[in-house]
Amino acid sequence: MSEMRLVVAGAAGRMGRVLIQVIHETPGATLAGAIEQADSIAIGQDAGLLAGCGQTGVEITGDALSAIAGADGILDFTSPEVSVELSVLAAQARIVHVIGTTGFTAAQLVGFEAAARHAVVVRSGNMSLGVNLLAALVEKVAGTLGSEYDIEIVEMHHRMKADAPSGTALLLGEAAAKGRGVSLDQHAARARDGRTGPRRAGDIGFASLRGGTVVGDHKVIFAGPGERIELSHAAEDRSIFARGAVQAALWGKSRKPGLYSMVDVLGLAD
Ligand SMILES: NC(=O)C1=CN([C@@H]2O[C@H](COP(=O)(O)OP(=O)(O)OC[C@H]3O[C@@H](n4cnc5c(N)ncnc54)[C@H](OP(=O)(O)O)[C@@H]3O)[C@@H](O)[C@H]2O)C=CC1
Ligand SMILES: O=C(O)C1=N[C@H](C(=O)O)C[C@H](O)C1
Repeated sequence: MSEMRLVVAGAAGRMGRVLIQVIHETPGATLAGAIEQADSIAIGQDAGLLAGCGQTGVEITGDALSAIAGADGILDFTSPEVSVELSVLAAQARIVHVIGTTGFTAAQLVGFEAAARHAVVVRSGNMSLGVNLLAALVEKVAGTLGSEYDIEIVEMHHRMKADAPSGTALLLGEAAAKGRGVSLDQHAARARDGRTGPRRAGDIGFASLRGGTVVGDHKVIFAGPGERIELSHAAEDRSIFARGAVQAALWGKSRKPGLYSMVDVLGLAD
């Protein structure tokens, strides 16, 4: 079977460079394009040299349309606005769009449903196997414990992270809400400050810490009467996300158009 031709968007970013390395190491995948914003100093550089895996002959470009031409899929870890634009191009080209970007508004998320009528879209706030397994455990524990166990989600990331709570924290919050049979939108406590009064019964709380070079730490706490259960995940290396994203693209190549998540890719659906 022919190799899957993949384009990396945000090629000079923290995730973009790791994605290029992982594509380089993955049988069945080949780097076909690398996109950055038009005024980036990375434009014109060889994507492989920038990522530290040797010359690839693929130059980083600001022209997304030409990069996508002839490709089978795009791996997109950029910003919400850029991912929305790329979803239109990917849908027009009928190529697999793997979206790792986080921090979307509800309206932006609805837009991906329209794109998924024409192309395979795989979106997840966390592409790692470990976090998606953790989410399954959180759903189970939340469904087992009664409402006397308060659910709090704590995350810590590097100082450059642009959004909070993290996409992973929200994914874990959705899993907890699903386990409890409630809507996260109606029960999320995303920030607390000042004279808040007692905790609202049934809330799922979020706390975000930022500092240093932390790749991504998440903890889900079930605080009950006289005991606490804590489930956690620590990302030590961004390659866990990049490997998941490349796996998602390869998986998506033979699927029908639709909106999928890593739960589908990893076969974790109930
Ligand atoms: N789902 C998951 O498993 C994971 C998700 N993420 C998410 O991925 C996203 C990116 O994270 P990270 O790599 O750390 O961030 P970076 O800021 O390091 O990378 C984003 C890159 O996208 C570039 N960019 C900006 N505009 C465009 C454009 N129009 N076309 C192409 N590229 C563009 C940026 O350039 P410039 O700097 O010049 O603006 C930057 O190089 C975040 O939303 C993060 O939360 C991260 C890790 C795992
Ligand atoms: O911005 C990051 O770095 C990360 N973003 C994702 C998130 O928002 O959860 C995934 C991972 O935790 C790293």
